[in-house]
Amino acid sequence: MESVCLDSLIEKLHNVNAVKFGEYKLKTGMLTPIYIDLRVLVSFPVLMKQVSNLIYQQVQEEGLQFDLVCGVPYTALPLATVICITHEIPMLIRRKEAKGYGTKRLVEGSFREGDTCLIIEDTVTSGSSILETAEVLYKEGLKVTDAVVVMDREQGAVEMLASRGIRVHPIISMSKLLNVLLATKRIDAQTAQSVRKFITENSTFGPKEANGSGVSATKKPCIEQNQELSYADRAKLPNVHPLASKLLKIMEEKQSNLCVSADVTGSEELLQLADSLGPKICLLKTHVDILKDYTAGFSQKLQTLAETHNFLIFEDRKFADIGNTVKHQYEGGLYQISSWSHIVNAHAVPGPGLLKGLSAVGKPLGRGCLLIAQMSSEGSLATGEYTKAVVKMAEEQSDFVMGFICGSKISMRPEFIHMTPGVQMQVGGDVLGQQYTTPEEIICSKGSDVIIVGRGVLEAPDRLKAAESYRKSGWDAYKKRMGQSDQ
Ligand SMILES: O=c1ccn([C@@H]2O[C@H](COP(=O)(O)O)[C@@H](O)[C@H]2O)c(=O)[nH]1
Repeated sequence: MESVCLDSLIEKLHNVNAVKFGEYKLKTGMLTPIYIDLRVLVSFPVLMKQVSNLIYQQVQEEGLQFDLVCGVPYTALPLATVICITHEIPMLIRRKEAKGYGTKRLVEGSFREGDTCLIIEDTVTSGSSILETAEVLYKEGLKVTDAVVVMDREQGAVEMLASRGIRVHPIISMSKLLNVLLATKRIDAQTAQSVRKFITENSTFGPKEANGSGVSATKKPCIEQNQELSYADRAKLPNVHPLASKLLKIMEEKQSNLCVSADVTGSEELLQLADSLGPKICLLKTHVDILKDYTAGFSQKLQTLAETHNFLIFEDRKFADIGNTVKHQYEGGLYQISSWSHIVNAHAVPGPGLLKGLSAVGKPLGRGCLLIAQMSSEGSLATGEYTKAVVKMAEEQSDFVMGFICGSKISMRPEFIHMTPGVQMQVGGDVLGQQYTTPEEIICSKGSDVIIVGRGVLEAPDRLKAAESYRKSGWDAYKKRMGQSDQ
C-alpha cells in the first residue's frame, strides 16, 4: 500500500478545491468561513485512493476490530467501497430512506445480529450524521464502537460521539489543516486566525473542563449536563454489559442510586440490614471476609433477599493477583464468591491477565466486574496516568468490565457505570484516611452514577431513615444533573 504524507495530501485537497474559504452553510444551519467538500474526490481517482489508504492505515494503527464497514451516505460511500474492495472486507450500505417496494430495508448487505460495524465518514462537525447512521445500524442489532473520519472540524463531534459510546478516529484535524495551508502560504495569518476563532467559538457540544484523567466535562454546573443519557436510556445501549443494563433499570425503577456498604461482622445482622434497607437500594456491597460466622446458607439467604427486594449484590473483594490465582479466589475457597455475588471488583495493577482469569469464571455466570480506577482514601496512588490506564483496560475487556470504582466520571462511554465510595452528608473523613464527599457533589458535580455509603447509614440512630435520606439525596442530585430538578 502506498504510504501518504498528510501534509502533501492536505495540499492536494486544497488544489482540487476540497477546502474552500468564504461563507458557507453547514448541515447544522451554522454559517462557516471554511468548507470542506470531499465530494470532489470522486473526480480524482488517485486522490480517492490515497485518502482510502489513509483511512485503512488509521484502522490498522488503532488496531480497530470489526466485522463490517459502513460509509455514512453519500460522500463516504465511495471511500468505504474502495477500502472494502481493496482489503476484502464485507460492506453495508445504509439507505437514507427505505424503498417503497421490495425488501424495504434501511440497511443493505448481509450481516448477523451482534456483528460490529465500523463507520467511515468524510467530515464531522457535530457528529450527528454518524449518530444517525449508528442508530439505524443499532436497530438492526449491529454494534458500533468506532468511526474513522477523514476531516474533524474540531467542533465537538469527537466528544459528543464519545458520550454516546462511539470512539472517533480523525485523520486530519482543522488545526493541522490550517497549519499546513499557512506554512505553505496558501492562506494568510489573518484567515487562519479568523477560522481558528470561529472554530473555538462555535463548538456544538457543551463546555469542557479538564479533570486530570484526560476526560472532559466532569465538573460543570449540573444544569449544563443535559446532553447526557438517562439511566434508563443507558440501559438500552447496544454495547452495555447485561448486568450494567440490569442495574441501570433497577436504579430507574426504584429511583435509587444508593449502594449500602454492609460492613458488619455478623451474618444475621447483615441479612437483617439487607431485608430492611432492600427497598431503598439498587446495590448491596459486602466484605464477606469480615463476617465471623459465614456459612453457605448465609449467601443463599442473601440471594433470596436480593431477588425479593430487587437489588444486586457486590462483593468488594478487590482482587489483585495474577490471573490463575484470582480465578481460584473468585470461584473456590470458603466463600465461592462467584456463586452468589453479581458484581466483584479488582485492581488493575497485575495487568489484563487478572481480568482474563476473573472473566473465565464470571462471564459464563453472567457476572460483572468493576475496575478500581481511583480510591477515596487520602494519599491514594490511583491517580492521573494510572487512572487513564485503568480506563483503557476496561475498554479492552468491556465484555466483563461494567464500570469503575472512582471519585468522579472518568470515562465518557455511557455503558460504563461509575460508583463512588467515601460518601456522607457532610464533607470530612475518619482517623484512618477515609475522605468523605456529599451525594450532591458526587452525582451532580463529579458525574458519578452510584453513591456507596457505609458508616453514614450504619452508624445512624435509625438506619432505615438514614438510607432513605441518602437515597433521596442521590436521586435528587441525579435529577438535577439531568436538568429535571424541580428546585
Ligand atoms: O476507594 C475506596 C474503595 C472502597 N471503599 C469501601 O467503601 C466502604 C466505605 O465505607 P464508609 O463507612 O462509608 O467509609 C468500605 O467498605 C470501603 O472498604 C472505600 O471506602 N474507598
